[in-house]
Amino acid sequence: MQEIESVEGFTAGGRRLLFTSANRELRASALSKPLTLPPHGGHLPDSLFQQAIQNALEEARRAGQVNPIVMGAIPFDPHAPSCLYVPQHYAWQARSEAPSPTALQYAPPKLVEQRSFPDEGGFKRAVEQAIVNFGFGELRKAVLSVVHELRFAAPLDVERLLDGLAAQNPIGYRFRIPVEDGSELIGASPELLLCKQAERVVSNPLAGTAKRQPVPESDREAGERLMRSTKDLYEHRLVIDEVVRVLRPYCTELVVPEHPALLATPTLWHLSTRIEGQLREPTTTALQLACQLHPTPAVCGYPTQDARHLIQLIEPFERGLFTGMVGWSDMQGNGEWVVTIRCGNVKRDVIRLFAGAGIVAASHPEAEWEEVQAKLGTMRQACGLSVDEGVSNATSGVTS
Ligand SMILES: C=C(O[C@@H]1C=C(C(=O)O)C=C[C@H]1O)C(=O)O
Repeated sequence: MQEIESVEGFTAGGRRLLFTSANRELRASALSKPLTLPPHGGHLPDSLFQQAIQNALEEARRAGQVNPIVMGAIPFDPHAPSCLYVPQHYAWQARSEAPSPTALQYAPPKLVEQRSFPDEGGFKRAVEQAIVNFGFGELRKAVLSVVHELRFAAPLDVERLLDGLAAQNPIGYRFRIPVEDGSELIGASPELLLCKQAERVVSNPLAGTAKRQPVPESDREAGERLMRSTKDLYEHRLVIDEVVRVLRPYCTELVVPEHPALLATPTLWHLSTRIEGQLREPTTTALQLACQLHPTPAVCGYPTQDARHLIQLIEPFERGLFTGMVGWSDMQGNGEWVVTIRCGNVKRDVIRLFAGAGIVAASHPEAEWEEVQAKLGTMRQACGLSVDEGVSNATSGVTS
């Protein structure tokens, strides 16, 4: 059983952390700086990374915590800094069903500037470049992304942005993680990388996307089209095969549905496969398994190393925590880690939103750009903006 600590304390100062899962939410506060060791080698129990976390947890236990946890974010690049905390105070609560009445009333400050990097032309060229690469060598899929930066006339209220995300997207895994540079990572991810409780593990990769439609009938048709789309089914299959390949040796039993299901977020349809397993060795921890899976072809590509190389060559920015993982683990090795997508990094009056799309040989640059814009919609809406009023030029002035 997960420890329930007093709710007092986490409101008493320090940095605030939040992670919500299916029916409960974890709130925490950390007074110390984050652990920033890169996650390289994190799938091995004796790696520097895992040892540093174990030491921090042990220290917290010696300081009097009954079941300390580690909570935070791990970057896309295994050599980039992590942002993990062993919070002094944390509490599990039932997930609040109804959005707070103030959530819908938040009118963020006036938007003064927005820019996309790369811009529409740059992104489409990158997609074309990726497609050319599929003609040579082993590469089958690469995920390419954009940063969309919004600057407002006054600082944003992070608590209200999170309320907005909850109101608009009640089923997502919501999170708030303070980052060392004074910014905060916030978002509502639909994708479970790995959850472990005792000897049971679950992973629920998503890949293959279509935009939801305002009219119910065309919305249903969009979902059905996605379920039949050869291109999306292929993109999805690459992810599932890889997740199964990684998990299989750890499990005595692995249940993998033959066909994907449809998963709906308020703005998107996704192809989704829920994979469930029984661990051979229950002492294998959630964080080790998550590090072993990360990055899946859902956010990197296939094969992983080739895709990573292409991303480094043609994606013009460092992803940082975007497309990494965010979540928590306890000292028993239980935990829950989700893919860090549908997210943004907020610092005072600026928020940088991130979104990417899986590119395969059958991709079309125009459709991939639209998919990325639709994915940005989750966070744009939380910022009080419309879903698809993106920017097509490198920089634009006020549009709303
Ligand atoms: C990379 C993102 O999403 C990932 C890519 C998807 C796709 O290409 O269809 C779907 C879900 C996610 O695994 C994102 O939302 O930024």
